[in-house]
Amino acid sequence: MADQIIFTAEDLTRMLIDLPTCNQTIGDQARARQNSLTKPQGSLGHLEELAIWLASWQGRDAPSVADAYCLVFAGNHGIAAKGVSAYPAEVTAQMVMNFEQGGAAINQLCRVSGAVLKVVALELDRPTDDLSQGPAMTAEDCARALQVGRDAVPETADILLLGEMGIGNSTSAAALSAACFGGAVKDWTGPGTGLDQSGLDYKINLIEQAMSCHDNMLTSPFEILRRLGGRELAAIAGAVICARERGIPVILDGYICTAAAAVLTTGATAALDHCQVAHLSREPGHRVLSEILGKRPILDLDMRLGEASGAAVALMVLQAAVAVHNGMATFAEAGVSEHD
Ligand SMILES: O=C(O)c1ccc[n+]([C@@H]2O[C@H](COP(=O)([O-])O)[C@@H](O)[C@H]2O)c1
Ligand SMILES: Cc1cc2nc[nH]c2cc1C
Repeated sequence: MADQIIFTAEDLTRMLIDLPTCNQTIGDQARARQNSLTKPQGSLGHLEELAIWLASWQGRDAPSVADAYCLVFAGNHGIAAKGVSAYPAEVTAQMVMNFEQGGAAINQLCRVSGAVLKVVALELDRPTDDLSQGPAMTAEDCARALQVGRDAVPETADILLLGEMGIGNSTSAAALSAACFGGAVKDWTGPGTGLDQSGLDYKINLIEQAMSCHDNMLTSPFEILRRLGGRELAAIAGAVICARERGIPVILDGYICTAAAAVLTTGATAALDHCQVAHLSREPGHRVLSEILGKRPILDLDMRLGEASGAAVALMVLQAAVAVHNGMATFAEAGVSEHD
């Protein structure tokens, strides 16, 4: 039922300790197949790991990414009114229109990678509250956004690409990362869409205010998302969990998308095992975040756009990984001698 709120803080915590795991037997078989293909062992590097990861999470000997679904969640942030972004808040809704009209980078990248694009705007005319002064969302708002994220996940897909659009949300991403993993706010904060040094100093100061304001109250994944996140970020978290339940592997886009998903690891360390990080964003906090999560980003292209753009480019690398895994001949089939 669409209007039934199923996410209390306790529900989310419980859901996270009950997540399905991958099929280890199929993973082992996929690794054995990689070692039997006509190439020096390990010579396809990270492509081999990606194919094995896909096989084990899809539970299929021959993994596929043919049915790729891309979800971009959009939300507006009260703190944007304080000037934490190089762009005005109205750009969020304007870019959603641009997505709908086919004029954005993600439209071209989904077209070329073959992913189906779905854009979900979450109450853009009702920005969240300013997280430096109090909780960004009420419990009901946060629960509804998590549910929107869950509802947006297709029943079936080979792979789910996740991304976001929200002016000011690199501020939330820094706050979420600091809340989850500690460390200095300045190490999690970057220029986002293009702040200069004084803008960056101001943004750091506001996030430090937020951390003092919410100190001692960031007691669960739900509370972290509710106090410091935003609707599109909670929706990403909801979609990540739903994809896990449906056996759909996930590609997380850049810093903001990874930070939203990372909140789930505070409830269960293995919560993102079915996810890959698409690319290493230029936003400086993303390197540390990826390292903490034990994720090797698929690409490193100095991108910092968001809107799932890196995820769509990474999908093309997964297509390459799948093609070699499924299509190559083994040493035995091709009559090629193995190493002594
Ligand atoms: O994905 C990233 O790593 C990334 C890094 C910097 C900026 N962005 C995008 O830019 C917006 C957030 O930046 P800002 O400066 O408005 O906080 C939001 O719409 C994101 O999609 C995205
Ligand atoms: C123009 C623009 C496009 C974006 N796409 C994702 N985040 C964005 C931020 C801006 C400012």
